Amino acid sequence: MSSLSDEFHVFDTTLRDGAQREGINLTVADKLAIARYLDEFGVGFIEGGWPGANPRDTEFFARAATELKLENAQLVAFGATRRAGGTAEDDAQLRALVASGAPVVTLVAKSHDRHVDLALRTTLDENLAMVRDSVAYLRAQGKRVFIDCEHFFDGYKANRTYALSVVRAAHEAGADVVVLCDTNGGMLPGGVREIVADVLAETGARLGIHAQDDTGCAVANTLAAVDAGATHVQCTANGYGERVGNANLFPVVGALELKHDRRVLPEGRLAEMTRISHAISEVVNLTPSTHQPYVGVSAFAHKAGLHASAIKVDPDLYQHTDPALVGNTMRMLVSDMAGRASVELKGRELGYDLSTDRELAGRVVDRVKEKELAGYTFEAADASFELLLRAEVQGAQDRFFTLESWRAIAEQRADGSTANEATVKLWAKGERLVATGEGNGPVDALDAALRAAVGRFYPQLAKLELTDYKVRILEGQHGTGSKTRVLIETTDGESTWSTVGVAENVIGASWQALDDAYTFGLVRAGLNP
Ligand SMILES: CC(=O)SCCNC(=O)CCNC(=O)[C@H](O)C(C)(C)COP(=O)(O)OP(=O)(O)OC[C@H]1O[C@@H](n2cnc3c(N)ncnc32)[C@H](O)[C@@H]1OP(=O)(O)O
Ligand SMILES: CC(=O)C(=O)O
Repeated sequence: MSSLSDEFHVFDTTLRDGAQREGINLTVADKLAIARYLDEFGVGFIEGGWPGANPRDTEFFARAATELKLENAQLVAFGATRRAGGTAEDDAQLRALVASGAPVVTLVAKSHDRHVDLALRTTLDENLAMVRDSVAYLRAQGKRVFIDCEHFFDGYKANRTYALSVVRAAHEAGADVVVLCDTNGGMLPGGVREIVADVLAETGARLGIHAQDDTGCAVANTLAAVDAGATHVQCTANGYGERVGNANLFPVVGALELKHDRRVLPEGRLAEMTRISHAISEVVNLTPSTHQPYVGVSAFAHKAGLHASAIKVDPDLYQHTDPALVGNTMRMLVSDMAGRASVELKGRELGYDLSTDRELAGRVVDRVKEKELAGYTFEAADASFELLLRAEVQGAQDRFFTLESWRAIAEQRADGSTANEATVKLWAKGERLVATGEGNGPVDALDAALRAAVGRFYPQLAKLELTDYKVRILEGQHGTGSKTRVLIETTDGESTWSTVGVAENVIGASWQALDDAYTFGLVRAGLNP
């Protein structure tokens, strides 16, 4: 069972509020998988959904009872206070919360007088009774209860006395935590800090914070609430949630652990943060945000030459924390903003020592800048950069084959069918090689022809697979005469690398990127040209 103290709660609502994000549609199996990741990360509470609101959430709790073995977290069922005019005992959705088997229940309650009037269409007193009855009923059923006071901050500004009376009603009825919700996400940190401090002083209730991110301040608002005395933070993995999202779990936990020096995760789990964030992105089928604080692949990536020159002396000069603490890594990007230090550090990352040869590093920088001016990009094409670096280090390019010419034919027939054929003429190991290939498109045909031509010399090519292909038109104002940049991603089954080509036509650019992709693959396989 959990080794976490109850003094501070990290409460995750990815499976409830996170699932309210447009574009997320989780199966029960997805929800179980995410719950396992969150538990592994070490959150204290996992809100699984609203049992009774839809069959999927009901099934989730039923399956969780037998299939989820949580080590750190407690499962939480979400629902609303009883219906106006009814009783808690007869309320079907409160009974579904009990039946869910979850030991903890979060109830959403109205705390803004205008919402009671317009959305619930009942009296302010009846809303207080709904809160009291629902909490008391669930407590009598042995549940721990948290209350989410919806629209709390807006309600406090409109009618402070009433908003405070909802907090007191919940607290006195036995709610363990009263969570102040910025439901419309319009708050800023100063206001949150002030209001949380006042509510704490006035009611003495244990307070939590649930901040939507509509002003881009959800993480800051969450931390402001903690500064003011909240001891329960509601967050979602990667900030998923209704509209623009919720307070992102990872920067909130990162700040609490690393900036506030507060232990909110079990020992050793912070270093799993990057992996867990990416794993959850995979399950929800959304590309991880590369620029997410702490866990994004760019979170510790340095592009500017000035940064690199200082990082060479001490990485902490340009990073707010050690990336290893959150399971991330520092990366150097080489582009036309690089200087010698960037190239030296990138070289070190790739296993080349340039520290003793300033002139060599300078030549690499010049070459990168010249090629980037012509449209190449090396920060997204690590393998093309390494080949460029090797050419400068060795004084010659790696050449396993040399192009004499290529030709590609794309045929569109009247019946709608297509045919694509390519011919390459190459030199390898002193022989002139001519081969043709067919494919789904002209680049696929070119790839087939290249493999057909040199495959017998380099059987290692059979292992290589192209996994991604991106085209970007540069200098768009020239229409069909513009330059084209192609980025190709290739794998040998063990690692993946990217290469770039730039030309006035897409097939020429693709050829260059293919040439680099296969050359790099052969270098990686340990061959010498
Ligand atoms: C701020 C948040 O994000 S809270 C989470 C919100 N999540 C969701 O809404 C997702 C799940 N919701 C659902 O599946 C459905 O809305 C259900 C099953 C909960 C309810 O469905 P329905 O019974 O068809 O009602 P509907 O969605 O149209 O309206 C909500 C009802 O709940 C009432 N209600 C709203 N908040 C509360 C509350 N805190 N306590 C009690 N009743 C409430 C509304 O007044 C309305 O009542 P009405 O049916 O008498 O008009
Ligand atoms: C409860 C909740 O999700 C909100 O108030 O935003």
